[in-house]
Amino acid sequence: MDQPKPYRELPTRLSHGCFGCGSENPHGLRMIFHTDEKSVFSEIVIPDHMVGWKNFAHGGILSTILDEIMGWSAIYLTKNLVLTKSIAVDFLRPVPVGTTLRAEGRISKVRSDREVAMEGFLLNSNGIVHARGKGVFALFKIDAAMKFGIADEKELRELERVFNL
Ligand SMILES: CCCCCCCCCC(=O)SCCNC(=O)CCNC(=O)[C@H](O)C(C)(C)COP(=O)(O)OP(=O)(O)OC[C@H]1O[C@@H](n2cnc3c(N)ncnc32)[C@H](O)[C@@H]1OP(=O)(O)O
Repeated sequence: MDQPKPYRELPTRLSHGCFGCGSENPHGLRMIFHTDEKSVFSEIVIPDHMVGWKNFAHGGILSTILDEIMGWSAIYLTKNLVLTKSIAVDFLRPVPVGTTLRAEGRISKVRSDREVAMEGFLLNSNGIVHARGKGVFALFKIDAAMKFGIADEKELRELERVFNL
């Protein structure tokens, strides 16, 4: 009999155009997320048209992936909506387009009920870290998210499925 997986997919396939995770953006990364409850991770192959120099992925794309994985990690692990306040990225090794990568995010420090520091990693299939990010994310409860216009009612209902897992 198959062993149960030690992780599960987050229901984040929301019907929107987010460049990182939107299922309806044909030009985006269409990231899908899994969690083991301590971190959130995503397997991703950067498409050829996101190339920078030679066959190496553009650094802006790597930054976007790290922002996205840290953002969804913050959402799921703190059960809040988020906006990115700042990110910093270390590009440690070039990342060839077309190869399978793993993005991973986790909490570094919950600073208050309105702010969390996150860290993110981009690893190759041998577990070597190619890029590393640190980010600070503003945390919003549902009513504050409505007030700031971060999500409308339909989106909030969809996001509640993420929180209520
Ligand atoms: C939804 C799915 C997303 C998943 C993917 C995630 C990865 C991708 C994420 C992104 O790309 S996000 C886009 C890039 N980031 C941004 O656009 C954020 C831009 N920055 C801001 O909007 C502001 O800097 C920010 C809201 C974070 C902080 O604003 P302020 O510096 O003006 O806050 P301030 O402390 O001065 O407070 C102003 C008011 O907001 C309130 N406020 C601020 N932060 C709050 C908070 N966290 N919760 C509730 N209220 C808050 C605060 O109480 C106060 O209320 P009052 O005017 O009534 O006094």
